[in-house]
Amino acid sequence: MPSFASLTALVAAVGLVAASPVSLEKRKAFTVEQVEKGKFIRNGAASVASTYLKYGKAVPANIAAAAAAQGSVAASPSDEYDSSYLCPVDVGGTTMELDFDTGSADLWVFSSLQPSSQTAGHAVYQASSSKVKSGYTWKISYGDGSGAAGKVYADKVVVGGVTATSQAVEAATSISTQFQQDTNNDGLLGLSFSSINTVKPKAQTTFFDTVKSTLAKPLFGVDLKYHAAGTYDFGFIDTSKFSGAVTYVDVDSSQGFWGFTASGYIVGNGTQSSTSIDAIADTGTTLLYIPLAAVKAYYKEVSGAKLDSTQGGYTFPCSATLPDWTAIIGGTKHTIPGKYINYAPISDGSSTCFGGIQDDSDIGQSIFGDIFLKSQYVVFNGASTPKLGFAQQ
Ligand SMILES: O=C(c1ccc(-c2ccco2)nc1O)N(Cc1ccccn1)C1CC1
Repeated sequence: MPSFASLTALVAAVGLVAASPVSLEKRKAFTVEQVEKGKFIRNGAASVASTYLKYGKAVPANIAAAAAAQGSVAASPSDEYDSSYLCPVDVGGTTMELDFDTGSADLWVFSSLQPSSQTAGHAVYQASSSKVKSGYTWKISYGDGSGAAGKVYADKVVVGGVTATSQAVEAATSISTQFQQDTNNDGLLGLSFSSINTVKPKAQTTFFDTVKSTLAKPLFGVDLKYHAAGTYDFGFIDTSKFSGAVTYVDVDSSQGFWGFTASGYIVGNGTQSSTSIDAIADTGTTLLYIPLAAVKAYYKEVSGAKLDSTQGGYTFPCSATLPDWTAIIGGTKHTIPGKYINYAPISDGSSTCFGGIQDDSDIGQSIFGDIFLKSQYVVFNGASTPKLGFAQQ
């Protein structure tokens, strides 16, 4: 039987309300609620909700709502070709249309720090000195040669009702011409791993990593669509958005990306090619970039297709019939309908179209961008061992 002193110390140690010694003496036993290591409750509402449940009581709606956050936001094509998808985000009280990018880790926005010539037609984040993270800067360059740089603020960011009360908001002071010309896009919201966030002197967390612990489940579901608005679901999987099972595969996050391996592919109704394709799932990349051998095998089945160095990739007559393309992931088939692989005319009004499947040789890795992702419901599971899940839409 522990001594009175040790019991008192134990009570103090676990932070229970210290009963007066007499009452402690009277209480023959008391409960110290234990939670599994690493599963401690991270928010008050969740704690209160668990107590209601513990005593078999219904959890009031307001408490349940606050306990485990979840929410959805629309992802709308930026143009008629699905070049990118934009989502409305409340950044410090201003609604901004952001490109959610699982291939990068910075949340950066057009801002009042830029010359007004660069921000015409855009929503602009009002950078206020009271919110600045003094001495912090950021600078990012993307694979297509675009880039941006600026200063860092801490502000409230709300996505589909899920709130990050103090999110690193990277306000642009300068942006590349590609971003200046894209008048639909007010910035990027990175959803890769925070390890590649570019803020100095101290890397910041992505929106997802900032809110993860408050979410019902540490994941987000991505439902991009062909020539239509889809959604990003935070904290839950919306099973109404896909048919069949979700196939999960391991993630290699060593480069900061959602890396995975496909074990092969099928062109149309042909035979399966069993070859490992190391790729990343990147919502911020428009096209599907795969090894040259697989690209050649695909366009061999498309009449009039050719590698056009002037255009920088494979093109074909816009009237061509395109075969489906199937990736084997986790032993199951995940198919892009052929029509999704016609990206866009090479120029407005042209009858020559640019292929949605292109060569990854200059990139150094395969990239499963929107051309593939829009055929699936994709689960980005950020648990301690991350996973990627794919389900045919
Ligand atoms: O655009 C990027 C990209 C994204 C983030 C970063 C970065 C640097 C530092 C932190 O993040 N660097 C990139 O380059 N792609 C797609 C890509 C790469 C090359 C050619 C075409 N597309 C990254 C996901 C692979």
